[in-house]
Amino acid sequence: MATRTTTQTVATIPHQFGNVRQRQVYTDGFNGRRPLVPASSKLLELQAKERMSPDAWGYLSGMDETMEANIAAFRHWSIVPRILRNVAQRDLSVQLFGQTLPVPFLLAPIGVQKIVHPDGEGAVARAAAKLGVPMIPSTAAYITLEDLAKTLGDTPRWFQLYWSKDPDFNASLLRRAERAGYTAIVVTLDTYYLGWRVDDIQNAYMPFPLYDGLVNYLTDPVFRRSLKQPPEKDRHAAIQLYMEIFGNPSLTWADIPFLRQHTKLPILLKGIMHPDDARQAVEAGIDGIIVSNHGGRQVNGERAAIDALPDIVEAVKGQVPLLFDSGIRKAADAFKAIALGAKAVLLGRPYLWGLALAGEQGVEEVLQNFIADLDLTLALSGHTAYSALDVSALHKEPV
Ligand SMILES: Cc1cc2nc3c(=O)[nH]c(=O)nc-3n(C[C@H](O)[C@H](O)[C@H](O)COP(=O)(O)O)c2cc1C
Ligand SMILES: CC(C)CC(=O)C(=O)O
Repeated sequence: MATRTTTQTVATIPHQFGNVRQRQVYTDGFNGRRPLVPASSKLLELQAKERMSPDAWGYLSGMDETMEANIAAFRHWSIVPRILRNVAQRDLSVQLFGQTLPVPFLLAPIGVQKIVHPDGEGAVARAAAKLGVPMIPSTAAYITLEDLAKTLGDTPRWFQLYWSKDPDFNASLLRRAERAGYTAIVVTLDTYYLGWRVDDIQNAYMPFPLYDGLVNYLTDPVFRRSLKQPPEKDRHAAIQLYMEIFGNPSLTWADIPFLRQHTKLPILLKGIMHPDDARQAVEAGIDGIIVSNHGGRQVNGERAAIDALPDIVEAVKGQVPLLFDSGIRKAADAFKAIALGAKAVLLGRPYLWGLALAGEQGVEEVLQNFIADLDLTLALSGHTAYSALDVSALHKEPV
């Protein structure tokens, strides 16, 4: 079997990637066909909305105010290009936890992906593997973390943990992730409960008790032992148990050592928005922080995530790597987050829109477009490496 490393696909040609992509579009019309998905994120979103069921679309939505703030706040910063700096060779890679990621982004954990396309996470993992783009599968996936690991092959993968009320089950998930070759654990801490999601309430829609969306739970030996009957015999009881243990609102900083006791992998906390929490995470020995407001899905009126980033950069003082998500729609957004101090960003809804429109190929095209845009944005701003960007590449606009 041919071996494919992440570098063969993307990182060996980063200095050409954008131009290769553009040439394909302008001259070959993508090898004789038009793009499957729009390159414009606005159009992509609109077309995906038309394709999805109203229930799925409602579920993908979040709190209007926070979602809008996430997008609008990128305008608080603008890129100031430099000239005559020899940008002919460029490097999109970043180093994180001793690993080289070929591109400065990962696929954000997004649960229940089959609600937008029957191939769900499988299609996303295949597209990610084809391009070597790192993926963070969610605990709430339709495909087991082990099967997704197989699909991802040698593509970097981190596992997102929903920290449940059952410590033995949490420990079991961490063990399984280590065994399946995940190289970091992302612990999401802004979702003890689902937020007040008015579209879901209006649609009377709740996707995640869907039985097969609980596969990481249903296949887990600890979870199964807690049931009187196997889930195959009593689905209802399995769903009930899942609902009971899913979120753990009693967690405090005193619980953090539990994670360390149960995994040797780097641990990142996702959902940090306050500099004091960031400081506390560093004190608690956490390895990384993901600044995120969950894509504006949890608290309406919440601060825009990109506005929170500089305060957290200041608080953390480079002691641990910061990552960022919530509102990344195009390369310029990623560029700004990285220039402000994030090592890398997480791409969220846009890849799901690609999935909704054209399955695996739709995701692949969204990712290719994003990479090409990243490369060109870097070059045309007068820089050669995302890893070397700093805030001097930006201008703060008066608000
Ligand atoms: C439909 C949907 C499901 C999500 N599921 C998860 C999840 O299972 N775990 C998690 O940590 N975050 C989850 N998120 C949040 C994403 O990881 C990420 O923080 C968010 O999508 C970023 O915002 P953006 O998509 O607007 O850029 C989900 C987001 C969406 C839109
Ligand atoms: C399965 C859900 C808990 C996924 C999630 O994080 C979300 O809907 O925001």
